[in-house]
Amino acid sequence: MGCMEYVLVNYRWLFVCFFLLPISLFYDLWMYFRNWVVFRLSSAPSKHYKKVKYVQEQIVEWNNKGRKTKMCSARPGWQTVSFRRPVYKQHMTNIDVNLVDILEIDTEKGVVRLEPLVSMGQLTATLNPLGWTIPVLPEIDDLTVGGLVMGQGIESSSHVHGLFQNTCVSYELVLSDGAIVRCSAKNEPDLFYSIPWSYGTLGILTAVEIRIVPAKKYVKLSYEPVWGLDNIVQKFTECSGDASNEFVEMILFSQHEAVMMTGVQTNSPEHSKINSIDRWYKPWFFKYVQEKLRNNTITEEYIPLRAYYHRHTRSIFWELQDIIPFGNNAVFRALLGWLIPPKISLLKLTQTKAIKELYERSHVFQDVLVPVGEMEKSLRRFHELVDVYPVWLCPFLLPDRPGMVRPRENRSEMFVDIGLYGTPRVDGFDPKETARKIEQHVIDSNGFQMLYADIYMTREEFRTMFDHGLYDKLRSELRCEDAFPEVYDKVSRAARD
Ligand SMILES: Cc1cc2nc3c(=O)[nH]c(=O)nc-3n(C[C@H](O)[C@H](O)[C@H](O)COP(=O)(O)OP(=O)(O)OC[C@H]3O[C@@H](n4cnc5c(N)ncnc54)[C@H](O)[C@@H]3O)c2cc1C
Ligand SMILES: NC(=O)C1=CN([C@@H]2O[C@H](COP(=O)(O)OP(=O)(O)OC[C@H]3O[C@@H](n4cnc5c(N)ncnc54)[C@H](OP(=O)(O)O)[C@@H]3O)[C@@H](O)[C@H]2O)C=CC1
Ligand SMILES: CC(C)=CCC[C@@H](C)[C@H]1CC[C@@]2(C)C3=C(CC[C@]12C)[C@@]1(C)CC[C@H](O)C(C)(C)[C@@H]1CC3
Repeated sequence: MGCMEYVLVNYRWLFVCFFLLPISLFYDLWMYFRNWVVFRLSSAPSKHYKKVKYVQEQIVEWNNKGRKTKMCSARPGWQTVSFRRPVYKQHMTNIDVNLVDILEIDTEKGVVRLEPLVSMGQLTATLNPLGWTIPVLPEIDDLTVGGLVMGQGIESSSHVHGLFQNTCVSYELVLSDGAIVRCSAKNEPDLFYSIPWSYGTLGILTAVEIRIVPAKKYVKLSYEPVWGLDNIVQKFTECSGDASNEFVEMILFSQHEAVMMTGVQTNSPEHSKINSIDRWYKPWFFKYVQEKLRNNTITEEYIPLRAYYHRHTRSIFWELQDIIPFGNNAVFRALLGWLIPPKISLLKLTQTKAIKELYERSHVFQDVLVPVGEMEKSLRRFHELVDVYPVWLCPFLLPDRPGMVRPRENRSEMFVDIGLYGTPRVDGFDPKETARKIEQHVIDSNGFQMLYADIYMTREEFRTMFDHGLYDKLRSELRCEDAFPEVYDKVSRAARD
């Protein structure tokens, strides 16, 4: 390993602090300026169809050229929120989709109309000050509407509202023949229900309508430390089933220690208990939560809504501690905390081969979705297989609707998302072998794997986990076979580098 390489791997923070953080700042300033201009000129809604027409033209041209290669979006792989890069893009026709704006907030119909590249950060910045929000708002700033619809999205309100896609009302797409279609549960239900988890393999998404609900200024959040795996599972199940909790989230700090968080929105905080956790000098959220284990008491406080939504953005869940080891140090926060976090996309763009291999060898990123009844067994199994903590636990309701992901028993069912991010502490960790074992466990538990993570399943196993019935029917009806790859060919390990 060369000298430079050694520094980059072992002292990644040097590069991140002195180079990536300032660049991230300029990027945000540019976006801020751009949005200000767009908003001033109110050009977004009027330009929408011009931009959609450009998407159509590219697809028509692809048809005219004889439908030779398959299509995917031209969004570069380094911009996506996942560890790997999509190599499939190199040998496909890349369709430019420059749709980045919020189109319309219709308070009468109760929907917001968005272009697919609108990010979650942009959305909360726009909607919350107006007194509105969307029911499920995944917490990392840079997640996009398109990625969350075509993939999957979850938040601590999902135990009531389901996954991100369950809050969508309609989708506008350009199909493989260049036609625009708008589908909803009433109009074109088959297509509507097949879009989630389809990863852009039925058409190019150009707009989404999402339900909006009134937002209040604060989240009254209660933290309850829980000890012992039995108690942890019982508490979690109880809180998830209680619809009076608007937000439910648990962080497991070891196999026997957890903090349960439940919250409701409110406009009348107790002023002495307001905590703006998003301020640059405040500790990272998961560290702050961990402190709650010191006392056996329930504590409550009021967190501004937008700060609550993006609570895991600043420390990228618990991943930033591996990149900037002293990032949560009070002095560092006071001096440079306002520049945190570096943009995930820029980290990805600039990561060297050695860093990537290091993460490949010594890291696990998995979100496993299993029925709540399988939670205890799963936590034990993952402790055996990876022994990674903290573990993120978030309940969600899986409604009984058609599509790739649905409950086995034909009735709505409560699931839990078990998020494993970090360095396994077990001996002989083998990334592939372990992932295979996790996948087998998920299949045996009637669960699902989030597809941003590494997928080592075979095509047959993948088809066992995800119901392809409706999807296959639509792919043949909409002439997708020669137009877009199958989901498996976009998410399997072979398709990603
Ligand atoms: C009535 C109304 C109408 C508006 N209409 C529009 C509109 O038509 N189009 C529009 O874009 N905004 C619109 N705005 C949004 C306004 O400009 C937001 O405040 C802005 O989008 C949020 O950016 P920010 O930099 O203030 O927030 P920050 O908190 O600084 O940024 C949040 C995060 O979002 C990211 N981000 C911001 N903009 C983008 C982008 N375009 N693409 C990718 N990531 C981004 C930032 O990088 C950052 O990570 C509207 C606002 C109002 C009140
Ligand atoms: N809290 C949460 O729920 C979290 C979720 N995630 C994961 O991150 C992913 C989202 O990341 P993000 O970077 O936003 O998205 P990505 O760029 O990763 O997109 C995900 C998929 O959606 C497809 N897609 C996106 N936009 C369109 C469009 N306009 N038309 C057709 N297909 C489209 C992409 O197709 P193509 O390959 O053609 O570009 C790609 O296959 C989700 O899949 C989610 O699972 C990650 C962290 C947290
Ligand atoms: C359902 C939920 C809550 C999912 C959260 C998943 C996140 C914790 C994952 C998604 C993308 C992810 C794997 C990523 C990374 C950390 C964990 C992330 C953020 C990092 C930043 C780790 C450092 C790496 O060098 C690199 C920059 C490539 C990745 C990028 C993606």
